[in-house]
Amino acid sequence: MSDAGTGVLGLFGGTFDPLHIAHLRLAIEAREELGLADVRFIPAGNPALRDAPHCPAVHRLAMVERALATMPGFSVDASEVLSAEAAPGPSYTIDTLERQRRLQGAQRPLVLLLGADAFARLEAWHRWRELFELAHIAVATRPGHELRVMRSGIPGDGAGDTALDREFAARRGAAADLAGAPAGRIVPFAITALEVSASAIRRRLAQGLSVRHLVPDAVLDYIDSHQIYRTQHGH
Ligand SMILES: Nc1ncnc2c1ncn2[C@@H]1O[C@H](COP(=O)(O)OP(=O)(O)OP(=O)(O)O)[C@@H](O)[C@H]1O
Ligand SMILES: O=C(O)c1ccc[n+]([C@@H]2O[C@H](COP(=O)([O-])O)[C@@H](O)[C@H]2O)c1
Repeated sequence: MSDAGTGVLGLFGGTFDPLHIAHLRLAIEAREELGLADVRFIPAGNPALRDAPHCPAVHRLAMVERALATMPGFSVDASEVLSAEAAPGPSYTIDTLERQRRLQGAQRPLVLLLGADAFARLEAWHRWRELFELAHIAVATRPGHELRVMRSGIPGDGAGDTALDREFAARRGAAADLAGAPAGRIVPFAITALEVSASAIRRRLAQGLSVRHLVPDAVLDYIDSHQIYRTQHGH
């Protein structure tokens, strides 16, 4: 419990291969919109449900650390990277939330931050229904990934009736609800639309194209000095 702080804590997991500006905007706008005391970035060690990352976890973690070094109110949690080094196997968010719940105590509100694309795949996650017992989930808009559940409840709007749709309908809340309970709400929120993805950034780097201003300067410096992602030459 020594790590326990006060206020609503945001937990933002990702592959961050590499960290880019839309990740930062999501975290900044979540903190403002949702009234979060702190947002903790949690780079995945061995992300589940996707191909192995291009870059080793140690680099992905280092890039997040460098980008956040000058940003008060944002921090990095290396626990998924360290667990993956200690034991092979996927990094499951349920394990991370259980760990955070132990560290933060039973009452502190925790909010898992996701983009709309990640939320849409939630039913495939390990022990997904138990996530709601450990944290709230806040879902940010993302261009090209319509948040179908945002329309849910309007008859004939084409929204489906999946188990996730039903969870959303039952748990839907607003930012103001987050501080009132430790876990259990699903809160959609709109962020500045940025059509930026790590995969497009990796493609540009591999082609020798510039990614300046798509990633924070500290990440660009790290990429250049460690010669990562650039399978061809150029800046
Ligand atoms: N442009 C964006 N707008 C909103 N959310 C985003 C955006 N990019 C990433 N996210 C969210 O950030 C989290 C971590 O994403 P991730 O590290 O996989 O980046 P990515 O750009 O989606 O990567 P890739 O292209 O390799 O799949 C996810 O919840 C994802 O939905
Ligand atoms: O726990 C799971 O089964 C699970 C399955 C897929 C993704 N996640 C988490 O979702 C977050 C975003 O994943 P990604 O692939 O969009 O970077 C990241 O923290 C992953 O560890 C978690």
